Amino acid sequence: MPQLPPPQPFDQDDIYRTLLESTQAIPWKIDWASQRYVYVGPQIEALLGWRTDDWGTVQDWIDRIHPDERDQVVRRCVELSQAGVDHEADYRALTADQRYVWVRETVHVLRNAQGGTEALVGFIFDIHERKQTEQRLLALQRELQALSYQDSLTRVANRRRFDEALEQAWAQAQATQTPLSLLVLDIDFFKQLNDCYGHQTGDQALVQVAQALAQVCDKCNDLVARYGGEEFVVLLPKVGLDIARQVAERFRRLLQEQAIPHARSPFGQQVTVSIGAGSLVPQPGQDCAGFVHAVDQLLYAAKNAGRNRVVAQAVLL
Ligand SMILES: Nc1nc2c(ncn2[C@@H]2O[C@H](COP(=O)(O)OP(=O)(O)OP(=O)(O)O)[C@@H](O)[C@H]2O)c(=O)[nH]1
Repeated sequence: MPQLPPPQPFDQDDIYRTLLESTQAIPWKIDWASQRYVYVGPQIEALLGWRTDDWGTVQDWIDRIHPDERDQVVRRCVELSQAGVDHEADYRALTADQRYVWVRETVHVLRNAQGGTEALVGFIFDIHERKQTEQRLLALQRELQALSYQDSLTRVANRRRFDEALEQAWAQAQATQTPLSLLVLDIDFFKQLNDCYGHQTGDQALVQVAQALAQVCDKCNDLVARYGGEEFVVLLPKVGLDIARQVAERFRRLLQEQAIPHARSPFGQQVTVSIGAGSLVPQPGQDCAGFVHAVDQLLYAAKNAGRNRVVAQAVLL
């Protein structure tokens, strides 16, 4: 039977070093008193391009953190290290060829016999792909949220966005006892416009009306929304009846200037709107659904009075 070779004496340090330097995580050690790197795993070169001897002092680490997160990361790491608390930090690290790569550092604090911080040891992980995926997902999420609040045809806010904005504005106006105004408007004889020119031209007219409305209501607090079909609403927080009426009339004039063709309209063969404009200071116990209903009634009053006009009134609930 062949003899097995006698077991070789092994150096434990060698084993640990081999293990440490063959992992994806990049180990390092900093002496706290001198603030110098006493060890950096050679894998650092593959990740960041810097050689191990490019890591002299803690300042090298600081200088290679992206300026956007540098102060915050350094302050937090120093505080926690001083307090002897293990921690981790994500940041973009500068590469030798001047790019930035997302990394995660996990830091373990080694203490001396007196309990003071003696050294820091830790690992650097490459989290670049994961971070980029996270950021893409976040951007996508924001985009989806914006889309879920937008009317897909006219690009103004949709009914859902309006309902939320109304709730907020209502609560604010109720709490501060400030006025709130609402315009509800509807294109006149829109059915005939569709019948005469076709649905696509009808759609185009809706887009033009929405754009004109957005142009008139350009204050940051105003909200233009498509309420449904050919009906739009404009929410005007902190606006009283006089201003609401002026906004409505300004919009009617702008639409007149734009002269969107409507051969079957008796009003100069162009698109016109009827507008209900209501205003109130919400009182305790009143609710916003009643307000919308009341302003909708003003719109119908404008329709019944002959169309192409504004009916503005203080709303009593
Ligand atoms: N092109 C187009 N038409 C729409 C859209 N939504 C609703 N409509 C049309 O809008 C028309 C609304 O007609 P009505 O409610 O009778 O109102 P109107 O013809 O404007 O009459 P008045 O409001 O009384 O002046 C209907 O023919 C709907 O088909 C849309 O997104 N695109």
